Amino acid sequence: MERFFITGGNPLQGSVRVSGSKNATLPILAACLLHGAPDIIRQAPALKDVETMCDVLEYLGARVKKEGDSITVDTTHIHSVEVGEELMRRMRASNLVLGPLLGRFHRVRISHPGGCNIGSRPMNLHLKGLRALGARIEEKFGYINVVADRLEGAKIHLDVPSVGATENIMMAAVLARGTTVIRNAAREPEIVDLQNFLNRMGARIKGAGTDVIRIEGVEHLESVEHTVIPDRIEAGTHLVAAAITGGEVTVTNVIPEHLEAVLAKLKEMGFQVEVGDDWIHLNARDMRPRPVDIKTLPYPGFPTDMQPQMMALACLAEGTSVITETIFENRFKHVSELLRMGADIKVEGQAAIVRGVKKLTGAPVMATDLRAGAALVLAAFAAENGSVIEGVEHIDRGYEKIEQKYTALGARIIRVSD
Ligand SMILES: CC(=O)N[C@H]1[C@@H](OP(=O)(O)OP(=O)(O)OC[C@H]2O[C@@H](n3ccc(=O)[nH]c3=O)[C@H](O)[C@@H]2O)O[C@H](CO)[C@@H](O)[C@@H]1O
Ligand SMILES: C=C(OP(=O)(O)O)C(=O)O
Repeated sequence: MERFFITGGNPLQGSVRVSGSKNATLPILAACLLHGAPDIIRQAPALKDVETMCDVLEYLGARVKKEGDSITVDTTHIHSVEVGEELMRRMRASNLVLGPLLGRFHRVRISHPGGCNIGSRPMNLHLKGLRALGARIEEKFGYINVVADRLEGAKIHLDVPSVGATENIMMAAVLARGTTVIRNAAREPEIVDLQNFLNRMGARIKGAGTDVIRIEGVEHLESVEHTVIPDRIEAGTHLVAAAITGGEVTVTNVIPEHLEAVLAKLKEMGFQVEVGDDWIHLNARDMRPRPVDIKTLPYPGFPTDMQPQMMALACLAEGTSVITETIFENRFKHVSELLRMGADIKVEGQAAIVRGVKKLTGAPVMATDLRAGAALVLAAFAAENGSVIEGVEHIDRGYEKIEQKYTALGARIIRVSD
């Protein structure tokens, strides 16, 4: 078991480079299954989740080779279309093999991913979309079996703009006959990156980034090389790290447009934010943040994946903030841990009422999920005294070289293994 020992109190300063996006890399790796040929994915982050997706691909028969931050995936010899419970439990996003395996082999069987620490996370919209394309689906003994004699383009309306459902349907529709139209599609930048990857392969997709995506089926896909977009959530987390410690940090390798909702809130809190073509600078010296109200929403709204980090920051604001979580019903698990560090937070249904305190104090705390863990790391950087954070394996799912990056900015963080 691993823990972080963090001694707070240092304002972070300097420059930090953001890695490739986890949530763009995962569907793109899965999309390699659509054809039997090698693809090269560049700027892939070295993360636990990316390793897990590579394990899934290898389990199915793909050959995966990592060199630096490039991953070559050769899907010529796929010998299984089934992903079992162990790989599914390790990472929910393993469900992204549904669309591509169905598209290429017309059948796929996965263990039901079930819920996770942040919510129940059903699969109904993924399955509704695949059914509309002509698949027959049976859910039995904890498995989802999907088969199709052939896939035909269809018009699909998503009840809510699910990222994963949009991606699975896009991938399944690429090789279907005719045209598929997804309405109320998710608009996240990672979906645009997936569209760009698939189109480079020879797919014919338009509209990603809007709520209507149109996919014209094709018969053949080519090998490609693709560089994934930078991770907007990692970038946002570093900006909050600067903000919460009263520091001054430049975050590089970012697409600032992807962070508009986050930057708007940081500016509302009074931080000086300067934006360049591919960098963002935040100055938090000699100030106490103003409180802020935040409501998580699908993109371009405020991202749920930044909610815990912003809550940690709001704990130190001069006044009361209201943070409303509308995407996942159980994404307030960091609250009890922040309370242990001296925060003043009350949860009422979907809302957390955060009364700002002057200081946080270090404590032993538990990361229950990825972004809850990130929030605790940030709170520990700002706190007086030392903190011990358990559950580091959750944090490793989404932050590459986290202790190296923060040590370089002046944080005192060490990883200790039992
Ligand atoms: C690997 C990846 O990209 N993960 C991201 C993706 O997760 P993921 O793709 O799982 O999230 P979704 O966009 O699907 O979930 C959004 C909402 O839709 C609901 N829903 C989803 C599918 C479905 O079939 N039925 C249904 O009701 C979910 O319960 C949730 O309330 O988007 C989330 C929302 O931005 C992010 O927090 C995750 O980091
Ligand atoms: C919720 C997240 O990821 P996943 O969908 O993989 O659980 C996240 O990245 O914050």
